[in-house]
Order: sequence, then structure tokens, then C-alpha cells
Amino acid sequence: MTVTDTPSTHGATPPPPPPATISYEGEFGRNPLAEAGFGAMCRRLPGVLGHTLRMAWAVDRTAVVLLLVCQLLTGAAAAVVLAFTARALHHVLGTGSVTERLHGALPALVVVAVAAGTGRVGGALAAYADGRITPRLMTEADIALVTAVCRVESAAYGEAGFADRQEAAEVGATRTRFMVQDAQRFLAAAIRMVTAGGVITALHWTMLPLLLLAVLPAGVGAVLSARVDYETHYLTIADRNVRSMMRWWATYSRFGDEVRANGMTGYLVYWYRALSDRIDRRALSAAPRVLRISLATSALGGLFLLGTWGLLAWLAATGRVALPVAATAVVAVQTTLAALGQFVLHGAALFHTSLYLADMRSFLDQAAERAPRRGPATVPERVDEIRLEDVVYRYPGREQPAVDGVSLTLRRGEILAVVGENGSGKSTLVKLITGILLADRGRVLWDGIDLAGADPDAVWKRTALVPQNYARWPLRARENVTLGQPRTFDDAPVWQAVDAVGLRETIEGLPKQLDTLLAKEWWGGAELSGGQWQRLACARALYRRTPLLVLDEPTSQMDPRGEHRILLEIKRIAAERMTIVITHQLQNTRLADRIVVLRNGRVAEQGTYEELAAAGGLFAELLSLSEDR
Ligand SMILES: Nc1ncnc2c1ncn2[C@@H]1O[C@H](COP(=O)(O)OP(=O)(O)OP(=O)(O)O)[C@@H](O)[C@H]1O
Repeated sequence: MTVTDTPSTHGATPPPPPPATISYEGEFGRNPLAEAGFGAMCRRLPGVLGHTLRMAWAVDRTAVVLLLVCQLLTGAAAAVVLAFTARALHHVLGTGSVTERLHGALPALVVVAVAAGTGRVGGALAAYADGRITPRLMTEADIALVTAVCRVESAAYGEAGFADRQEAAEVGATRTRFMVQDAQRFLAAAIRMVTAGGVITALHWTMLPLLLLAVLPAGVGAVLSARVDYETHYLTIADRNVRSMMRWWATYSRFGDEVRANGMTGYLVYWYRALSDRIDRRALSAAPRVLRISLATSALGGLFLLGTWGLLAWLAATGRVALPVAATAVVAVQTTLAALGQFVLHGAALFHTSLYLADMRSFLDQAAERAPRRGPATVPERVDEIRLEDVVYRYPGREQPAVDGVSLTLRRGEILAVVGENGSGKSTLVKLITGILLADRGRVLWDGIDLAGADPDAVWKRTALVPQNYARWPLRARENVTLGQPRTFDDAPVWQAVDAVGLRETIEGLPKQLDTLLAKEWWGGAELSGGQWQRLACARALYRRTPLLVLDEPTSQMDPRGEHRILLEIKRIAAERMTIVITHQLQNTRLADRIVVLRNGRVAEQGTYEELAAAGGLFAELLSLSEDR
């Protein structure tokens, strides 16, 4: 047999590469539970219960009170049912005629019926209270997450593991659904266990410890299995995160053309399956461990249960307990066994849920730590100058700074063009000027106020930005213009902004004009073309009328008429503000008062269009390349 490097079958190609393996080092590389012992895990329960109670209390106090009262009621009802069943059995199995015995048992049976009914009503009301609390609890958890993520310093997104902690927190937020239910069932089982345990101890003191031994292994098994499940979850967070992102990109209708016309479907589906298989393999590799735990704990529990029944038989056979008492004991054993079983299983379920909720809480703490803490300084409505002093910024995990010692001054009324090759630091520079990122070194001063000490909301009230990747908000056309600055109910300024970008005809042609929902996916929605969306993004920035206007590649998708119109508008309104335009269309930099050319994060040259075009430097080189067609 010979082995060749060349494919032997007609046109066979090597298999496509499998999805990259993602693993993290450092803080997030280790499962926080990896070293936690069984006792430590169980000690988390009171904390989880307390937290659940506090959260539930905050959303609906009446429902919480109702829930607790109902739990007590159902627990007490269960005890009454058991105690009076014992009494009834005492009569039924006693001496006398059948009628006498039944007659004697009747009052106890009535009490049993009433108590059982009360227990059922209590159970139904508890479920109702849970139904009132849980949806709001989920909403609160969800909103807390969204708010936390929207508020963190932008730099946090770049930190290793941040997105995965967020994904873990999202799972935690969805698990909130089980939180009240688990806590409620656990409490109910605890109350039933205490009451039934009391009854059974009264029959013979050895019964309860034996029963406890019979169910404890199942509880230990459930907790250990929950731990294995969480370990698998932890190991696959990164993969699931990437998979859900990929799923969105692959199935989102806006990218459908690219997927189809580039023949990506096959590979995407292959990729999706390969990653899913990898996730499944991790889950399946845990299955034997779960089976071993389950078999061992079931066997142990079964042995103890056998012992309990044996003891009961021995007590009855040797006359140590009377027959009616033994019969009651059978009922009591069953009830206590069920209560104990539920107690440990719901305890384990609560513990399981708590693992995920802990992820959510730790992410919220992490996000809170990364919330801007810059200082109280505010920025006046009018800003006359922005000065950068030797500003340096390096993205986390990158060796080279993206902006490396930039100093420049921008004055009111001035239009600054920033140019440079891909990756030269233009967008990063703009993020530093607008305070989205804070400089690692050096200062960005707005009329002498250092952005490192200024309240970011106060700064962002004064900025308008058309980023390179702007969002196409699935909102009405009006909100797509006013988002971030809903000023009045008056549409006139909205139309002004729409006119400024030459979009009036388009908007008037929409089914509901400004009220049209710009989301093709939804019924009643409409879709715009790429350039029209870009015009809308520009309209949004112009509508804000802020002292700083930043446009990053604002006309890359526009036709010449649209581009011309926007550039004229920028010039028209330039006197009242500072304007920064990033562009690769070097002809467009003619409108700027000054051009800054970046290379590797540094200012390579600056000057007017004419000066730079004649200087023979990088700008002149790029200009000649753009003209060499
Ligand atoms: N979020 C980020 N995390 C890490 N590195 C980043 C990030 N954003 C940009 N960079 C890196 O910083 C450098 C500067 O990027 P920047 O986006 O500022 O360049 P640019 O001049 O705007 O490029 P382009 O012309 O392609 O838009 C690049 O090397 C880029 O890889």
C-alpha cells in the first residue's frame, strides 16, 4: 500500500477544519466549584434561599406572604392527616363490631378529609403565588443583566472571558424560572418532613433515623450529579457561546445573501454540527459518572430502606408495637419517606439552580466593578476645545498600542479629517476622544476637563457618533432618528435631520412614513437599502446637535448625490461644533480644515489637503494610489 499526498479520488478535497477549540487561562479558566467539597456546597443553600426570598420580596410581598402561609398550611395539614389517619386506623383495627369501629373512626376520618382538602387548597394557592412571583423575578433578573452589560466600561468587552461569564449569567437568568419553584418545594418538603417525622418518632424512636438513612444517599447522589452537570456546563460555556453567535450570523436574514451566494451553507452546517457534537461529547462523557453515582446511592438507600421495613416487621412480630400502631407506622413510613425523599431531591434541585444563579450574581458583581467610576466632573453645553496630550491606548491582550502617543488639539468650528491605512488606529482614536475608552497614558481634555475624571453620561450628552458598524434598529423610522435623544413630540426637527441626509422621499414612500417599523422580519415592517440605512445613521447623529460630531466612514455605502449632500451639510453646520471625519475617500478630506494621517497609532503627518498632497509623504502616496486606476 502506498500513501500519497495528492488526493486520489476525483477532485476530493481535504475535510474542512473543525471549529477552533477555545480555552481560557487565568481567572476564568477554573470552575469555581472545582475545589468545593460536599459540605461547602450544602452550606450554600441557606444563602440561596435567603437571596430568593429577598428578590421575591422585592417584586411581590403579598404573594410571598401568601406562599409562606400556604406552605405552613399544607405542612400542618399533612401532619393532621397523618395523626388522624393513625387515630382512625386505631379504631378500625380495634375491637367491637364493624359498625362500632367505623363509627368510632368517623370523626377522625372527617378531620382527615378536611385537612387533606385544606392541604390541596394550600397547594393550589402556593402555585398561584409562585405564578405571580416567578415571571416578574425573571424579568427583573433579565433587566438587571441587560442594564449591567449596557453600563460597563467599553473596555470590559475586550477582557478575556467576559463574554462567557455573560453567557453563563444568561443561563442563570433563565434558571430564575425554577428558583421560586425549587425553594417552595424544598420548604414544603421540609415542613412535611418535620411534621411526619414527629408522628413517626412518636411511634418508635428508631424509625426516623433509619428512614433518614434510607433517603440521604439519594440526596447525596442528586447533589453530586448536579455538580457533574454544572462541570459539563462550565466546560462548554465558551463553545456554546460561539455556537449561539454563529447561529445568529448564519440564520439572520440580513446575512442570508452572503451565506447563499458564497456557498457557505454547507460549511456552516458542518461547522454547527461539529461544534454541537463536541458539546454533546462532553455531556455524554459525564453520563457514566452520573450513572455510577446514581447506582451507588440507590443501592445504599435501598439497603437502609430494607432495614427500616425489617425493623418494623420485627417490632410488630415481637409484640413490641401493637398491630394498629404497626399499621399506622406503615402509613407513616410511606408519608415520611415521601417527605424525606422530596426534601433531599428538592434540596439538590435548589442547589443545582443555585450554581447557575451564583454565576448570574457573580457576573452582576463583575459588571458592577466594571461600571464607569471616573469622577463627578461634567461637561458644559458649549465646548470650545478638545486637547489630546500624548495619549496611549493598548487593547487588552494586544502587544502593540492601537494609539501610541498622539497629541492634537481640535477647536470649535474646525473640521478634522483622520486618515490612515487599515488598523492604523483611527477608530480607536475617536473612541478615546469621545471617552468611550480611557487612555492608558496621557490625557484627553475637553475645555480643560480630563475625561478620566468626568461623568461619562455628561460627556456623551455632548457627542454624536456615526460608527463604522452602526446598528439598524428594529424600531420605527422616527425612533431610528431620535434614539438617544427623544426631544419633543414635534416631528419638525426629525424631518430636518431626514432632509439633511436626503431621505425625505424614501421616508414619505414608506407605508406609515415616520411610523413605519424598520424591520423587514416583522409583519408591517419595511426594509431600507444599505445606503439608506447609512443616511439614517447620519440623520441620527445630526439630530443630536452636539458640540462634537464624529463620523467614521459615514458615506462608504452612499451614492454620489447622498455623499455630496452629507458633506455639504457637515460644512454647513461646522461653525457651531467640532467635527471629525474618518475616511478612506481621500478626495473627501478636501472639506476638512486639517487632516491627521495616522500610521501604527502615531500621527505620521498633518496639514491641509494641499499641503499633504504636495508633501510627498504617506498621504500623497495613498492619494496617488487612489487615483491610479
Ligand atoms: N476591540 C479590539 N480589541 C483588540 N484589538 C482591537 C480592537 N479594535 C481594534 N483593535 C486593534 O487596534 C488596532 C487599531 O484598530 P482601529 O480599529 O482603531 O483601526 P482603524 O484605523 O480604524 O482601521 P480601519 O481603517 O480598518 O477601520 C488594530 O490593530 C486592531 O486590530
